[in-house]
Amino acid sequence: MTIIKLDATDSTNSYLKRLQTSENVEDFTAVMAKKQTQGRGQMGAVWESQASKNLTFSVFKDLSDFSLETTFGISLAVSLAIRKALQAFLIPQLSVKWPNDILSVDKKICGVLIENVIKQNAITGSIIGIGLNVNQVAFDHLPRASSLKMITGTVYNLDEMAHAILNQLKVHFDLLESGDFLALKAEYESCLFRKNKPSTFKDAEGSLFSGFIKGVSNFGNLQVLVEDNIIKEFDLKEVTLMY
Ligand SMILES: O=C(O)CCCC[C@@H]1SC[C@@H]2NC(=O)N[C@@H]21
Repeated sequence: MTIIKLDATDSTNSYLKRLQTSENVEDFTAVMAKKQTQGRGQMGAVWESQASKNLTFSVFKDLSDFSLETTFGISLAVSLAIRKALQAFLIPQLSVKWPNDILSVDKKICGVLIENVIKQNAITGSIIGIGLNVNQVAFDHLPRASSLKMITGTVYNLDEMAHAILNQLKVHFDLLESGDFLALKAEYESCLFRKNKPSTFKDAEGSLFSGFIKGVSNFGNLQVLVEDNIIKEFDLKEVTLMY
C-alpha cells in the first residue's frame, strides 16, 4: 500500500482523481496532505482543517474486478473500517451518523467523501476521502465538531492513524468482497447515531418533521418511522438529521 505524502494540495480527493486519469493507480494507494487549500465536504460543502493537525487523506479502491451489489456497500465498509480503527485507539462512544460521519460522544470527529470513478458506464473505482479531526483543539462556529485530542486529551501520531485506517479499509473491503454485505449492514445499523430515538429532520423544502430512525435500506436510504406503522425512506438530498 503506497502512501503519497504532500505538503499541500487543493484536495486529496481531486489529486487522486487527476492521478488515476494519468497513470495506473494501485489498489489502496493513499494520498495524505498536511494542508488542503480547497478541501471538499459532502453536498458541495467546504472542508476546513488546520494544517498539520489532522488527517486529510484519500484512498483509491480499485473496483474493476469487484462485484458490488450496491454502492452503499462502499459506504458501509468505509464507515465501519474507520470506527474499528478508532476503537483500537480507545476512542470512546463511537457511532455513525448516516450516511458516514463518525461521531465520538455525539460530536463529529470524522467526515467522509466518497467519489466513484466511472468508466464506460461502470464503476471502476472509488476515491475515499477521509477528514479525521485528530489534534486540532478548537472548531470556531462548529459546535458539533470535535477531535480525538479534545475528547481524550491525547496527541496522536497522524501516520499511525492513517496506517490503522488503511489496514481496516483492506479488512472491510475483503469482507464486502466475500459477500458479507448484510452482516456489515447489521453492524452499521447497530452503531447508527440516534437509532430508535425521537429525532428531528429537515426535508428538501426546509420543513421540519419528527420521527425515529429505524435503519437503512440496501441502497443506503435512511428509514424513518414518521407515524405509527409508516416508515419512509430518504436519500441524502431529501433529508437532514437535525440531532
Ligand atoms: O463530512 C463531510 O462533509 C466530508 C468531508 C471529507 C473531507 C475529506 S479531507 C480529505 C478528502 N479531501 C477532500 O477534499 N475531502 C476529503
